[in-house]
Amino acid sequence: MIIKNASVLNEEGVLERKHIVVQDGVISKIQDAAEAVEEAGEIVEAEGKLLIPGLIDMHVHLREPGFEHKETIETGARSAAKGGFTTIACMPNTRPVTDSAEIVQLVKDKAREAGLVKVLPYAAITKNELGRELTDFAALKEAGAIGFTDDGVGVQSAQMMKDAMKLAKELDMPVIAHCEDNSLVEGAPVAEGTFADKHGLKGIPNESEAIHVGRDILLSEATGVHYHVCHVSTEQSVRLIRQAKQIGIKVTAEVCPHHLLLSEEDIPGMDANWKMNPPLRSRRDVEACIEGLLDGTLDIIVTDHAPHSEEEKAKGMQLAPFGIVGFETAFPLLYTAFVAPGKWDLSLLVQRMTADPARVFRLNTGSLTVGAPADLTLIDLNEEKEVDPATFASKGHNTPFTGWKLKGWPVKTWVDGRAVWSEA
Ligand SMILES: NC(=O)N[C@@H](CC(=O)O)C(=O)O
Ligand SMILES: [Zn+2]
Ligand SMILES: [Zn+2]
Repeated sequence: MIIKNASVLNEEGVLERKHIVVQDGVISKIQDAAEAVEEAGEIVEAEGKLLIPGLIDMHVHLREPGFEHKETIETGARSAAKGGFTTIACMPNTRPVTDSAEIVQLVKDKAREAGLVKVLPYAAITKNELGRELTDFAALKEAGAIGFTDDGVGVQSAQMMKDAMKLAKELDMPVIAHCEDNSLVEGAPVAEGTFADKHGLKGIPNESEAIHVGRDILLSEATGVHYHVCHVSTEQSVRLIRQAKQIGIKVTAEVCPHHLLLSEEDIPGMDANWKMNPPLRSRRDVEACIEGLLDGTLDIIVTDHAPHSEEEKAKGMQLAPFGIVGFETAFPLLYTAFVAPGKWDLSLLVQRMTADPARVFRLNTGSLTVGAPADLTLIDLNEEKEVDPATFASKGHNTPFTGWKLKGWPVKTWVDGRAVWSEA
């Protein structure tokens, strides 16, 4: 296959016109558009479109096994492909929880059957994510888990977390943490702030997140493990991670599009499509997350794609489950909000969604170079479209971004040189 006349970012972050030749699932040649190409095999005309490495999302919920009414591995993988993602890492808070080699294998089998994007499974830190007993890390690694996390809940016991980190370190595996101290949250549906006050709701304080970040940084220092912080949403967490990095502690971190774009003041009313964990925080927290992403304190962007059914989300702000979908809006949202108006370089956005996750998790993808797997995404930077959940490939329609007018929509996605999604 030859992708002709694509706009490709060079090492200086400048766009150049290139022909990309793909052979046996690998990028075999990158030619200057001025050079003549051998017109053999399939030709894809990409004139005027941006070609980037396939996006990588290291924090997603595919819901299978157990919650197939919310999403399946197949529908989730298709939603990812439509959003321009070629590699995704799925969280273990399924039913049963991914706390055994058998479930890790099941996830891998279902992903292979779906035959869409690359799906990397995480395994739980504790059995059933109950925080009581560690899982069998060696067996889970052997089965193909890429890291350990109890995402969905925080590991409440510091001793449990320390034991987990020691074991993970021995196995050269990362620990990925959902940071939340339950004693500081107790049933609050939104962050502390103007929205909670106005509606008489209990608020989630920033410390409930940052206290775990601080604790775990100290435990990472003590054990030497690679510690990765999930969905950072507070100014305090960013500060702690920045300081830890400065003194050489092996900590990395991720941030979600919604925490870069929305604050609690933006919540329009008692609509659970605005309810997620961590919650939307203050404008100050949003600014701190943006700054953290720009200076590299926050290494990568993830969606935390968390589909729920319409019935579940209709239960209202207090009772509905936390979570919003993310695959199909992530790139256009960030492109439109930050790159199009000139606030961020295009190369920064692309790097935080491709090369950086590949670096942090040591993945063999995420770069547009000869010899790399042909995991590729073609993007139309010009056409403006409204976010319409009815068009989502995901079973989940729970998004706060309905009606937003965006540019930067993926139009075609390849995994190992195979087209896995193509706009009509
Ligand atoms: N982020 C969310 O709001 N929800 C996630 C759990 C999680 O990521 O903590 C879910 O599984 O629904
Ligand atoms: Zn989480
Ligand atoms: Zn999550």
